[in-house]
Amino acid sequence: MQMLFHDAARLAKSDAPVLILGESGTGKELLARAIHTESFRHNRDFIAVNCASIPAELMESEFFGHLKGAFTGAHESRKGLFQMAQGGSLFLDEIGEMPSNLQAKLLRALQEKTIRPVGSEREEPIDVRIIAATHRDLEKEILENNFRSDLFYRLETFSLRIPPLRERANDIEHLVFALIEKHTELQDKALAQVEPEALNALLDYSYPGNVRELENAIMRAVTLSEEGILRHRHLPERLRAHPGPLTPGLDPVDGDVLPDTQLPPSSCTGWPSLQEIEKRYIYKVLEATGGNKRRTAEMLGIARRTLYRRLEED
Ligand SMILES: Nc1ncnc2c1ncn2[C@@H]1O[C@H](COP(=O)(O)OP(=O)(O)OP(=O)(O)O)[C@@H](O)[C@H]1O
Repeated sequence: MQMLFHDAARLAKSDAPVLILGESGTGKELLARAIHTESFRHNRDFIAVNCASIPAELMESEFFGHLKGAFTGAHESRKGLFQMAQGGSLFLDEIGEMPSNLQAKLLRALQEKTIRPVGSEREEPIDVRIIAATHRDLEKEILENNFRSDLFYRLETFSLRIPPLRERANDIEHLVFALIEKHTELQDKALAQVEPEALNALLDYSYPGNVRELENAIMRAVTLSEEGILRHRHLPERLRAHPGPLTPGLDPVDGDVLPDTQLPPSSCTGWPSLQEIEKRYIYKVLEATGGNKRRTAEMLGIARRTLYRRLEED
């Protein structure tokens, strides 16, 4: 992700078209907005459009505008998205859904920097940066004749791929805390603690819906939270089915370190190992700090990296 941000920051300063690839909910639109904000066009408009949401027969006029009387029902001349984004950036989400004839017109607009509104004889100059995105494998779409290779090669020179959340497990924790902060602020709630089981369930889940799914889960949990505590039961059911690295019976709330019949015996004596006791203690402190790992590490007198390692050990 750091490499991705590094490349994105450099691309933002150029004016080349950008193609953002990634599964749904990975943050493609967020990245597109960030590229626009970092570009010299930041004072002009960022217009976002989902190509999948425009009926094929209306697309040309939506993109390039039309003149009065260009077709039945065109009672007035109308600007298209390109004219609206003039001087700024046009974000074409789900570009893989664009019909082939429009792909050809888009390529032409990119190359010639002109467009022709429907019903017009005249080319109009445009100054718009295109940022396109798709969750589709465009190379596969080319083989199936659904996507034009010439447009693909024009766009993919500067492409950025956002990995799915399940491939960047380390990001989940940062996102969890950032999104909790965002939604407690939005909902004007004070949250003092995150139950360790809740945190573990949040960290353990695979998020097929990526950051969008994580954000929705957190928004819901913050809404349901009471007395400043975000509990495991506030999470959606599919996340609760993933209890995380805490095994049932290894109860971090229980400070008792004597043998626990519920605990799977770690050795033939039935006594928990020192490692297990240490882990219980870590979870207790983690709970006391409301899941804050920086403070937990400080309280335990260990480096944050050591804490992460201990938590990963199972
Ligand atoms: N790194 C991040 N930090 C905080 N929030 C994020 C991050 N990435 C994505 N999000 C949030 O996740 C949600 C989905 O992001 P976004 O709409 O950018 O995804 P997308 O890849 O464009 O999705 P789709 O392909 O379905 O249009 C948004 O609410 C966004 O704010």
